[in-house]
Amino acid sequence: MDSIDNDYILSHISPEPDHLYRLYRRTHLNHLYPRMCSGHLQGRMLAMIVSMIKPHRVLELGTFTGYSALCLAETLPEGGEIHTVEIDDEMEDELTELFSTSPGGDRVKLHIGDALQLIPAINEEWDLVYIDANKRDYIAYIDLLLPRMRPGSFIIADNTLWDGKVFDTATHRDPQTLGLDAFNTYVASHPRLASVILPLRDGLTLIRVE
Ligand SMILES: C[S@@+](CC[C@H](N)C(=O)[O-])C[C@H]1O[C@@H](n2cnc3c(N)ncnc32)[C@H](O)[C@@H]1O
Repeated sequence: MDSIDNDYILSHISPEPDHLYRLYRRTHLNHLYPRMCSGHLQGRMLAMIVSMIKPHRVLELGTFTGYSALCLAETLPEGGEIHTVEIDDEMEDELTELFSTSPGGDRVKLHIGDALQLIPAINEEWDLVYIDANKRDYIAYIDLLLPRMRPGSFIIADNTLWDGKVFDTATHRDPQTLGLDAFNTYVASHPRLASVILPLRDGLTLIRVE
C-alpha cells in the first residue's frame, strides 16, 4: 500500500452526524488552529471505543471546540457522564451553549481550568480517559490519573506520533516533541500499563491500566 486515501476511508465508514459536521465547519471558520479538532475518522473511532468498553465515567483533558467530547458522549451507557477539562476560559460560553443544545451534550460536564490542578480536584474514578491537552504534560497527567483508575480501565492519548517528529528527536528538539517522545517511552515501560500505538491521524495510543 503506497499511501492512505483519506477520502476513500471517510466514504466507507459511518457518516459524520450532522451536528458534528456543522461543528467541524464552524471550528474551521472561527478558530485558530482548527486542525486540533478531531474530525470524522477520529470522532467515529472514539464513539466506537466507548461503545466497546461501556465506561460510566469518562474524563477528557483538552476540550477545544467540544467535538471529541460530543463523540465520547454519543455512545455512553445509561447514567454515564463525561467530564471535560479546558484551560482556555474564553471557550466557556461557546462550550456551555454547545453542550446545552447538542445531542448527548447533557451528559457532558465542563470544567474550566488547568488539567494538572483539576485531575486531583474532581472526585471520580475514571473508566476511560482521553488525553488531548498540553503535550508537555502527558507524563504528569498519567501520574495524577493512575491513583483514580482501576485495573481494566483505559486511557487514550492523542498526537503521540506528532506529525512523525517523535521519530527524529535529534532534529526536532521542541518541548512538545520531546514531551511526547518521553511519554511514549514512559508508557511502554510502565509496569501498570499495556499499550498499543495506532498510526491513526497524528498517532493515537490505546492504554489499558493493569
Ligand atoms: C488538541 S486541542 C483538543 C481537541 C479536542 N479534544 C478535539 O479532539 O476536538 C487541545 C486543547 O487543550 C487545551 N489545553 C492546553 N493545555 C491545557 C491544560 N493544561 N489544561 C486543560 N486544557 C489544556 C487547549 O486550550 C486546547 O483547547
